[in-house]
Amino acid sequence: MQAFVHAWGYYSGILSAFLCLFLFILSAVFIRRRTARNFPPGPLGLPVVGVLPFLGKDPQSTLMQWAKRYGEVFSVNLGGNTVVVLNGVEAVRDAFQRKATVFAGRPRIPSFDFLHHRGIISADYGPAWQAHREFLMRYLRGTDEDKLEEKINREIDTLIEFLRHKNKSKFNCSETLMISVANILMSVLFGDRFDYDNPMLKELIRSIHRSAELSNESSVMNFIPILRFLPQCIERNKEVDNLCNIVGNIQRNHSEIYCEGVTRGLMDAYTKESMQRTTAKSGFFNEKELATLLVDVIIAGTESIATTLSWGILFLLHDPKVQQNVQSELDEVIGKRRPTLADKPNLPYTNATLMEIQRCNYVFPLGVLHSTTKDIEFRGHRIPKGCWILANFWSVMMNDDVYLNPREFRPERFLGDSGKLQPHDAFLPFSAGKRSCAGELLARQQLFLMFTHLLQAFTFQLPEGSVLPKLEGSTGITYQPPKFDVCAHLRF
Ligand code: HEM
Repeated sequence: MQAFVHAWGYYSGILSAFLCLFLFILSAVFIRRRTARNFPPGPLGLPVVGVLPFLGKDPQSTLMQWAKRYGEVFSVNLGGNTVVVLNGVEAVRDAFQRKATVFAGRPRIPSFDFLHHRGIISADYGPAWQAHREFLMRYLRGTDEDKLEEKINREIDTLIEFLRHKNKSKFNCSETLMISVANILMSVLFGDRFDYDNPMLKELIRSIHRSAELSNESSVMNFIPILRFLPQCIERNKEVDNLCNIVGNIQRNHSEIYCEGVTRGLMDAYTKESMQRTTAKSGFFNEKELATLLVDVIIAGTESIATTLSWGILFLLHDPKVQQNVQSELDEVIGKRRPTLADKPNLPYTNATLMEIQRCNYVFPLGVLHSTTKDIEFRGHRIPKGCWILANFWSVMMNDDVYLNPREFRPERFLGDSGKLQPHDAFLPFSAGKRSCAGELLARQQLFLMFTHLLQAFTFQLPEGSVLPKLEGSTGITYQPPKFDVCAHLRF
């Protein structure tokens, strides 16, 4: 019996080795066939998993390394999918701006399934996506009576009061910013806000945060769908379901008190628009699409802004001189009155600091996957319709050919000799082209108003005895800073 077990172990070992070799040769042949058809070249990878095991904990940096060997446009095999990777600003702009329509597709990726490929983010290029995107952008541009700036300011006032009451005692930076940012979105969507200790708001934020945290570990299910049964994938899917249920409950409660003629927020404007639309067009505007649109805005808007501002505070803790410079500029130009969007052109150093915060440790290093809407000849390669496209934004923002010592936090790199703000071609925090961030206007306003109000009112310092957290993040939906506490010292 023992001899049989030994023999079985021996033969099964040989069999597995042959199987691996066979799959390896198969994937090599497959990749060679693609190359022969002028498909972008790339590293070979292993059978079944492709290059997934070699991406490391900073996939964006690994992809940048591979770009040096294979060129700015190369391909990788991620699980069963062949993905074309775009590196550097020229390749990204060429695809997303100059060939905008061809690169505007959104593939069906399992981690977006909870959005049912409706709304904006997960919807493929087409009339329904376009109608919703146009609606959101039009709504955010706002009207005179319903200015976005006023909604943002109302919530900032609450945040400032909250920090004033903290009276220099420490608070968790990202949690506090998340509550404020989520509340701004609540007032944009529903015209309503929630108290900081409202259990529903707290649960919503916990759920957004936890699903974002789990998204890195669970992203493997996008490439090997059978792995969606792994515990981290199941937990992540439960969290996003929980998030959708919470937003669904708010939507239901809100619709019960809908009053014709009054527009409390985006949801009422959507309901109004769907009633006014002609029958031919109104098919796109319905309850299910609205439910997804609301979740789209909450998941796209909360983590991104709160994470950017958390990185911002952490950079200022590392470099107090930059904090002083921003405060000096605010004191000189604004004094003690409220900062407004109209002050923006007069605050070059503050704007440069915000740009540098967005560039360094950029929050969406790998953006969101695109797909091609038709076959295309692109930069000497042939890319077929439906191919997955990944833009490595890290390689745009951290490119040492463009930015001197890119890891260094230096707002001055965005200022010209005369101290004027200098736009930069390789600065694409909101992506580019037809799929660029639909919330860019709100994001820019929110970042500017929150940053200027906070630095005008407070100086941020590390709590006594705390160790300064490193400027190293972890990749989830966003590139997140380590959790840290901070104290806000009232300035006047
Ligand atoms: C610092 C803040 C933000 C950053 C850096 C950011 C960045 C991005 C990026 C990189 C994309 C993917 C673009 C692509 O596929 O090429 C995106 C998409 C999107 N963002 Fe933002 N975003 C921010 C805030 C917001 C906010 C506040 C909202 C909500 C109003 C929002 C709504 C959206 C939507 C709806 C999309 C999908 C667009 C589409 O597929 O057509 N974002 N954003």
